[in-house]
Amino acid sequence: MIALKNIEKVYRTSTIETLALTNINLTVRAGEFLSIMGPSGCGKSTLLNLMGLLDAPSTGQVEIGGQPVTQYRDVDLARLRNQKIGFIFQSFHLINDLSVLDNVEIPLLYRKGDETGPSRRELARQALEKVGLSNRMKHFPSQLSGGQKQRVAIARAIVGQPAIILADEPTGNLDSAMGNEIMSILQQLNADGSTIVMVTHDESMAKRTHRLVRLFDGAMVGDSLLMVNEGR
Ligand SMILES: Nc1ncnc2c1ncn2[C@@H]1O[C@H](COP(=O)(O)OP(=O)(O)OP(=O)(O)O)[C@@H](O)[C@H]1O
Repeated sequence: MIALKNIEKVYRTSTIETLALTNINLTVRAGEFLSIMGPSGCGKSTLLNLMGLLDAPSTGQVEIGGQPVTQYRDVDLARLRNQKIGFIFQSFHLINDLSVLDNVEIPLLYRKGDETGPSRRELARQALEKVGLSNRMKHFPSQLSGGQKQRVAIARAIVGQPAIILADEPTGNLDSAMGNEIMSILQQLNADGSTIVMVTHDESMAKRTHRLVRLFDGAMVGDSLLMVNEGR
């Protein structure tokens, strides 16, 4: 589904070079729920950004669905990203001036309309139902709790039915009860067929995924399959 081959990522400014990732070879298979852990600055977000086609490697190749994409033009990368990938961030990234329903519709605005399928509004409603927020559609983000905001962000990530969900510390800003709720939703999405890659600092969240990749100083230092503790 996503393959990273011989990846190296160097950030260069006029004065400093930072080797953020080195010698990364990692294949995420369809249907997997993979977590990435490691100390601050070890390259976790960089790795997720490369998988999400938000950034390009300095050397090596990124493949999505067997297709090498590193040489794609920006416009083609943007289309592929919109069709295949949903993003969830630690700080939600909702637009405060838009209602919950409007926020969830955003990824669909970049797609050509499918005249025969359900309307954008209907798809957004369905996504909000999946995360249990049907009763908050007219609210604005400032009127929601942190856990509810993250559920809106998840609805926005899944509204276009992407094959892959990338989540960067999705429970990082939440207390443990809300974090557990978000984790249960992600587990359910995975059980329904989504491939998920999640960066986390929390071992108890990582234990609820299928596979744990550990990074240290930009290198992969562990890759293990886990016995899943459903935690539901
Ligand atoms: N845009 C950038 N320009 C220069 N250096 C960067 C840039 N982004 C990240 N880095 C550096 O690359 C390394 C990896 O950063 P990254 O954000 O991927 O780490 P992380 O593991 O996600 O950290 P954290 O857990 O603190 O979020 C760090 O040393 C960081 O300082």
